[in-house]
Amino acid sequence: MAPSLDRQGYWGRPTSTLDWCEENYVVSFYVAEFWNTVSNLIMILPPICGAIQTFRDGLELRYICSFLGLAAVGIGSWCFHMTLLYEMQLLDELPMIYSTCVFVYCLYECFKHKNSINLFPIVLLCIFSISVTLVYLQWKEPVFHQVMYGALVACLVMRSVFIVTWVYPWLRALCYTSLGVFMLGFVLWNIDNAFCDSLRASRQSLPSGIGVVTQFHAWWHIFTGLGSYLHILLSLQIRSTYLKYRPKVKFVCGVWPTLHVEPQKAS
Ligand SMILES: CCCCCCCC/C=C\CCCCCCCC(=O)N[C@@H](CO)[C@H](O)/C=C/CCCCCCCCCCCCC
Ligand SMILES: [Ca+2]
Ligand SMILES: [Zn+2]
Repeated sequence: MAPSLDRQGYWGRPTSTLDWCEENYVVSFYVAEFWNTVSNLIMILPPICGAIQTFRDGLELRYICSFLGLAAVGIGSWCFHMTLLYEMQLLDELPMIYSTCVFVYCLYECFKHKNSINLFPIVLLCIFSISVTLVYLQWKEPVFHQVMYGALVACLVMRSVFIVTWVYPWLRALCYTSLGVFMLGFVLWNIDNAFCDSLRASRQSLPSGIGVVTQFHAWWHIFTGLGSYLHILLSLQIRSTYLKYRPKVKFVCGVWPTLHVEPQKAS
């Protein structure tokens, strides 16, 4: 995975345990992996708007935290790919675990009454997050992080599929779109890792405008960012349907999905 003949740039020699396939410091002296950096915007801007909308609608704090958690992953990932510094890598990878724990809590507690807080899953998820953090700080093995993250995603997939199969079948399209988009990102992430040498060679021969399309780690950000955003919308829709808020999906500019409910009065 680690590329060999890379240029040096503003942030010095990479100290991260991972260095992705995109050639370092090619587009800018100040940004190590330019396309891997800017592709994080999809994980930053729409979730911030989602958090504002959720706040305005008076919906539960856990959904505002979900959107902000996704934005935090995007900001951490921006800092990591811009610098390739180990501390920034942690700022990318650890929030992936924390925000997915928030998603898990939302989805497993979606059929409880309004504003109820269940301490047992919160304590369990905190113990999980703290344990993963402590182990990963000691044992700097990226595969450990990937397996822990994958296990959390698997919990989300199983729970979503259960809900749309047995409780709200009309939400199947949203569930499988979110899952499909996320998995497409995962396929591209694997291609980027497995075929890095060929991708790099192909970029030498392709015009730069086309070569950028082969930056599959950047595509992974775009697809998992969109898949995760859709997953939060699904979770919000399940919750607000259960609470009888009559949620509606609206498309901003006819393309970008957002969820609206009648603003709820504080109670
Ligand atoms: C029903 C759909 C489920 C959607 C799940 C949503 C969970 C989203 C949570 C957080 C958003 C994270 C978005 C990805 C950010 C990526 C940032 C990044 O690139 N980080 C790397 C460093 O740059 C980091 O090292 C990458 C780690 C990749 C881990 C890959 C593990 C893949 C796990 C997929 C497992 C699928 C399991 C399916 C089982 C049925
Ligand atoms: Ca690189
Ligand atoms: Zn990344």
